[in-house]
Amino acid sequence: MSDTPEIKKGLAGVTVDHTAVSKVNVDTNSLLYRGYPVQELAAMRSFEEVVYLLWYGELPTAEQLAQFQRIERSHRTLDPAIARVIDQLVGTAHPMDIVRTAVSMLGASDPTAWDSEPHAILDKALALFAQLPGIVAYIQRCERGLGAIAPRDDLGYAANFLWMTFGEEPHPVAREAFDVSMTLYAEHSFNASTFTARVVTSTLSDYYSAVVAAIGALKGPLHGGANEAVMRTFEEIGDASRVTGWLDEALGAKRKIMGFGHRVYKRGDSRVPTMHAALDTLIAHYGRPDIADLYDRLEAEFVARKGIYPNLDYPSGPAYHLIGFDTAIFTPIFVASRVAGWTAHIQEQLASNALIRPLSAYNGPAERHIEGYVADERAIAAATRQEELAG
Ligand SMILES: CC(=O)SCCNC(=O)CCNC(=O)[C@H](O)C(C)(C)COP(=O)(O)OP(=O)(O)OC[C@H]1O[C@@H](n2cnc3c(N)ncnc32)[C@H](O)[C@@H]1OP(=O)(O)O
Ligand SMILES: O=C([O-])CC(=O)C(=O)O
Repeated sequence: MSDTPEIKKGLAGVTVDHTAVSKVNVDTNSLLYRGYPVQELAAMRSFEEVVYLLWYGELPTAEQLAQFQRIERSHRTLDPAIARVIDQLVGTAHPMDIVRTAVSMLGASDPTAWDSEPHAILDKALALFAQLPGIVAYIQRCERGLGAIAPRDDLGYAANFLWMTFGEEPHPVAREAFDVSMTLYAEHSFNASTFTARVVTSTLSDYYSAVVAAIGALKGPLHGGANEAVMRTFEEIGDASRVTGWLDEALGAKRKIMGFGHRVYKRGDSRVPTMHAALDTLIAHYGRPDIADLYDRLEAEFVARKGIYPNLDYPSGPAYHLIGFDTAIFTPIFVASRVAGWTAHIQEQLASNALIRPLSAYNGPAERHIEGYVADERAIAAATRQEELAG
């Protein structure tokens, strides 16, 4: 029998801890946030209420929500120092790198960044949550050569996000679809970016460092970066009539088709029907049946060929496109939502911390030595002392 430990590549199938934040149930194809089905939350509650639920464990009362919104709205204004950094980076850096830098800068300029008391984490999280729409909106506006738009404290989170981006009050169809997408993106158990945030937190590093690291993990096209990649695929294909030829070529070249597949769900992502319905309202509103045709054709052909189903990024990409965002802004929008889940997991990790440090099985060269090396007496004595201490 081999004494090599069993390797679980990519930690696939490994359960590393408990969580009370959300439950991904593959058998019933459901997703619960603190016990509530995400579809019900998307239909019945605003994104702010969902964030409150994730952070405090219960949906807010009217009074608690009013207080939460009051604080959120008081933090919405874009910090001029952050605006200057964005000005410098737009045009050369990807928007995800700019958001990551902005969050890092917020952390570096918070004199209490190290405070990890539960109330301090929540204060920082609420301020960051409130500032991210202004950061993302300003990046989008700079990309188009436009100036910043001041936030409106008479608008809810989703409406204000769109207001700061486009400078006009959103149509209810756009606002609703956007709000639903933010709820669906908010949390998904131990996905790669959330796990990254938990790893950083487990070292007792600070809140911002955990979020910055999580942004780095989210950026990759196998994770959050897929919503941008989906739109690039749609642009590349161009028209539903070209799907078959495009797929022949892409699969022939062993390319991954972005927006399809999932580490956990193997028979479809629990969030896709809700986001697909939201996309349909946008398609009807903006009169873009061509997008519906392309969406349906690519999905049908890819599922028929590979038996791999769409994930949440598949409907979200074209939805953000229809709302009017540039493709490179899609993953920063995901950041603005997922900061909710990251924060809940950072809190949970801190409340019951254990340093996250798995093992590896070495498969490099056997032990070898540098010619001429002679251990000095102090090193030998120190090694002997250590052995004695270890018994
Ligand atoms: C919000 C989110 O983060 S959702 C995920 C977003 N990511 C994407 O949409 C990127 C595209 N999808 C993928 O790359 C994968 O499905 C992942 C990374 C999401 C999950 O992958 P894993 O569980 O690790 O499965 P893995 O990548 O090993 O795929 C298993 C098999 O299915 C194939 N496969 C999986 N997804 C795809 C895809 N989208 N296109 C083509 N083939 C795929 C793989 O090539 C592999 O085939 P093989 O066994 O012949 O080598
Ligand atoms: O759970 C995952 O691995 C990826 C995902 O869908 C998410 O983070 O929303």
